[in-house]
Amino acid sequence: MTIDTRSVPEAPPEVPAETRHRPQRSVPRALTWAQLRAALPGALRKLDPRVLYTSPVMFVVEVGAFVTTVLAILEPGVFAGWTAGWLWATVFFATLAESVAESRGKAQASSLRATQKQTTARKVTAPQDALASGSRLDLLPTVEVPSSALQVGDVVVVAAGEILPGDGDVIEGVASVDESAVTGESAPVIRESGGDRSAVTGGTVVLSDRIVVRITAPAGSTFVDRMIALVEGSERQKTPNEVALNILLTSLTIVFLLAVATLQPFAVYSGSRQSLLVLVALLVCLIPTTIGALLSAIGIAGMDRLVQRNVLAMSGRAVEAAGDVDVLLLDKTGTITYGNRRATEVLPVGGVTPDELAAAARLASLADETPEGRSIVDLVDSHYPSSVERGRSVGSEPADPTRTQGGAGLPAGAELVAFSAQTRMSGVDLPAPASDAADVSEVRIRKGAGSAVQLWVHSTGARPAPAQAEELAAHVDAVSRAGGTPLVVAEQVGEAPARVLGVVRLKDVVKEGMRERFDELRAMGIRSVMVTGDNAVTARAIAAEAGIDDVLAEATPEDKLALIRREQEGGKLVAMAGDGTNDAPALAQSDVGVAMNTGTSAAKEAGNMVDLDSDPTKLIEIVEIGKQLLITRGALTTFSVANDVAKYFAILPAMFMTVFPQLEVLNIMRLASPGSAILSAVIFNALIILVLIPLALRGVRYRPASASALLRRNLLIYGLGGLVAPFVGIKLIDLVVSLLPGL
Ligand SMILES: Nc1ncnc2c1ncn2[C@@H]1O[C@H](COP(=O)(O)OP(=O)(O)OP(=O)(O)O)[C@@H](O)[C@H]1O
Ligand SMILES: [K+]
Ligand SMILES: [Mg+2]
Repeated sequence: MTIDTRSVPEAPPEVPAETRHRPQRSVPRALTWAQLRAALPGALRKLDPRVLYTSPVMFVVEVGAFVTTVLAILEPGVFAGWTAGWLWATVFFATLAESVAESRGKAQASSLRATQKQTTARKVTAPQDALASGSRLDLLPTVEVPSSALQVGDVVVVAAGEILPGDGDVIEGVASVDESAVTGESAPVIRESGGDRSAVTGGTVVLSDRIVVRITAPAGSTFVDRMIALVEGSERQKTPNEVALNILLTSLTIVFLLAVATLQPFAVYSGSRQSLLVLVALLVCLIPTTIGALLSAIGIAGMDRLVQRNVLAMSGRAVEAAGDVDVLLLDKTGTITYGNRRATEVLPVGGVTPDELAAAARLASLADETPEGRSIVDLVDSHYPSSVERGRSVGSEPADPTRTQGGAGLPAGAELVAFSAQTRMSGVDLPAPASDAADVSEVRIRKGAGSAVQLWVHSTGARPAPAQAEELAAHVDAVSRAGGTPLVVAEQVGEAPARVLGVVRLKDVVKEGMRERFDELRAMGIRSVMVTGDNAVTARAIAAEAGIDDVLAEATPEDKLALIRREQEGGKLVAMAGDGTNDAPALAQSDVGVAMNTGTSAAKEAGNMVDLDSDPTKLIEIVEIGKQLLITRGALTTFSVANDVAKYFAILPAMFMTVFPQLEVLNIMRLASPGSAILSAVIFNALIILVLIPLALRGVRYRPASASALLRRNLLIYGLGGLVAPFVGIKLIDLVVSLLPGL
């Protein structure tokens, strides 16, 4: 049985899915009562000091709340009771913020868990020999095992209607797969061996055909497992910026702690000894509680916003780096184009007939498991049937039926020269047929990038006539100018110099809407560069069509890596979008490495983000979210510190008014009494956290603008706002609090 590649729906069925900016997953944006209620248990659990100590500012508040509670019990009173209560409220609002931020991911996690059903896998019992000899795997005996028992390296067969039992790479066959459980996108995608679309995800469903998959992730640490951990926030680690900010906040807390501690001797000396209760209240009002309470929620919400856009960020550091990206590198095939390059035409040179060229191209592709190779066989079989006969006559023995699917039709002893990104060439070495005739000898056929094949031809001693070289150049140029990939086909018989037979045109289509999106990136100050293994003319044609700034053509994986290192040494932050195994080193080296979900597992492992929509321009959203994260954190820090400064003026006059009546001039707010003033400041300090939770979750609005303009705007809003807000807020609260009997 052979796998009929043509039964797969004509490509590209996933076309619109990859660039369509579909409505985001339905999680309510505004804070609802239901969400608050759902977050309540988590918020209470987080009050545990063993959990809370990671946020030093809030830990100090909790200690303060505890101390004031003891004081209120020892010496009950309205002021003591209310202060203790509001200090607990301060801590609680902080844990609530974090819990609400986390609860948004929990809904997603539970829908993902639903895909993790225990399934039965059909495991190939002894794949080693078949793997070594390249023969068919799907004909080997299998045993049924539970999916949880699968190990890395196991080989399983999955047919239409079955659920993929784990993460892996397709090593044989091609199938359409429904990945909606993971990506939320209902259009099926093609998964096939050999190319850059070989990765499959456990829990997704095979819709047509039959594939053989090699398992790449142990049960329990699959892509979906990692996705769940990610959206739940359980794997979240503090990012470098967060750590730095936490150190700053901790230092400020220590400074204020010392300031409040040294206040008492002065107070005693001036005859106005302060109660411990008042000192604690003063301390809490002075330390940066607002940002301390919201810091973690801001980070979680940023990650969550990415998930809403179908991007999985494996590291928070990458999200922050995205906010400052200068250069975006993209590979061409599968990233800017749909990636199912199909052979559409053969263009012979030097008197070679189309049938001759087609036959050679077919022979060179029979064992080529890449999509390009398969598409050549398809083209020749359907459009040049007479050449297939000619191809057969080369061999003297019938083909070995157990050979790999593509290898059927090749004579015994034929040796495959597999495609690699380094050589940019593939082909076949055919043995001399067993015959007495003296003129039969072995035949070598090569196909690949023009420069690579021409080098090979040259190495056999061939010196093509200028007229023929020109004819070839004209074909290569014509295909390239149209944005196609020209594959040059050449043949060597015996030890004679090789000769070029012609060109096969591979066509690929640029994904929709690229141009507008790259324009947008430019407006954000990000330069886009296409790095491709394809020739310069094709690269430029595609770059022009997609609206990309720059190209690096004929690039090997090493060249891609070197380009990134060069940019980084120049102080640039580099983002890379790619899908292939040959992109993996570059994805790993870049500061932000976005792997297409359609790509290989190697690419997904190497990057620090995966875009489930396989849309390279998703970087626009990623950058916006990164910038928004940094801006939100900055804005709320500014607000928090400005706020605390303003509280001095509410509390200090109240503390010392009795001994220094001159301080009355500072009491510009005309607060009712010292007790009411201090309590109002404490209440304001707690309420402001609650008020700012929605902003922390939603993020400060980001519009493309220069960094200095953004800074000016934010200083004005959050700096000045932070100074003014306490005066208004504390005064209003004081009006209510002063009505309390017994204060
Ligand atoms: N199966 C194949 N046989 C022979 N040559 C191939 C085959 N596939 C691709 N090539 C040639 O090798 C070149 C490099 O292909 P490769 O897929 O490595 O490119 P790349 O670096 O991933 O860049 P991109 O994905 O942007 O095309 C192609 O441009 C093509 O000329
Ligand atoms: K404070
Ligand atoms: Mg590629």
